[in-house]
Amino acid sequence: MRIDVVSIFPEYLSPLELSLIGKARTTGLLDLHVHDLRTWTTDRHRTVDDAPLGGGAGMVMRPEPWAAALADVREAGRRTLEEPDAVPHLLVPSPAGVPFTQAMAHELADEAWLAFACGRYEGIDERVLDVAAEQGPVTPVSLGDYVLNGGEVAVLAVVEAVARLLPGVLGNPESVVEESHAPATGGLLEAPVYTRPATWEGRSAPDVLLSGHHAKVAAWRREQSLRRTAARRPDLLERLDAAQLTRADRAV
Ligand SMILES: Nc1cc(-c2ccc3ccn(Cc4ccccc4)c3c2)n[nH]1
Repeated sequence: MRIDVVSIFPEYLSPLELSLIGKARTTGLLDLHVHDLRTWTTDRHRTVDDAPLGGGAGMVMRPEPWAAALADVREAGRRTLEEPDAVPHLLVPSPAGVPFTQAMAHELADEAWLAFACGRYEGIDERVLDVAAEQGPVTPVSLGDYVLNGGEVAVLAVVEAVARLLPGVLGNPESVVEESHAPATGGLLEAPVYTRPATWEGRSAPDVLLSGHHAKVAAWRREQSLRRTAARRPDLLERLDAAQLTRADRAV
């Protein structure tokens, strides 16, 4: 997978050089390129923002540098992918975006080329997204109902959530099966986890986990997932259709 990121703070994306994502880049599983938007400014002060038309607080990111940057990103990606007609799926973090979910992460992990436009200030001139949408898919994405100062943190989260699903990135592909929001758990929250020592600071891990009885362990984890989901995310339980909840589930 190729990923391009454009930002006025490219160093914000340095964490993507670390750990498993960093390893995926060095092994070639992930071809990630970070670009400084100011590269595409033409004035002495390398200006990327201007006052909002219609007034209002803050500044808006000017369309010209973004249009030039995205055009070059498209061109460079086509050369590298050796597909002259290829276009990236452009993802634009925004408080007004479509909620980013694990399901979307799985969809994006199946794509060959993603590009991220990291806004700052009050956002990017809307016409940039309109022009981009004439070239290929554009999706404004929100991480959640809270406000960040820019798109970089959201890109770190989305890139990690997507890249970890790529075959070969995680040592044990099994680990994405039983986690929260995974299809295999029916979208339930995952059960509590424990490791050695069995008793720590006078606190013992649940006996069933030491029983070696796999069916009982699985049943305990399912019950814990249901209890935790009911307590913390009742909205997820409502989504589960009757088929996914067994009689034992309903008894919890
Ligand atoms: N889930 C989520 C995403 C963002 C986000 C993403 C990109 C940008 C670019 C500028 N800002 C600041 C901003 C604050 C308020 C209104 C508009 C823009 C951003 C915020 N916040 N929360």
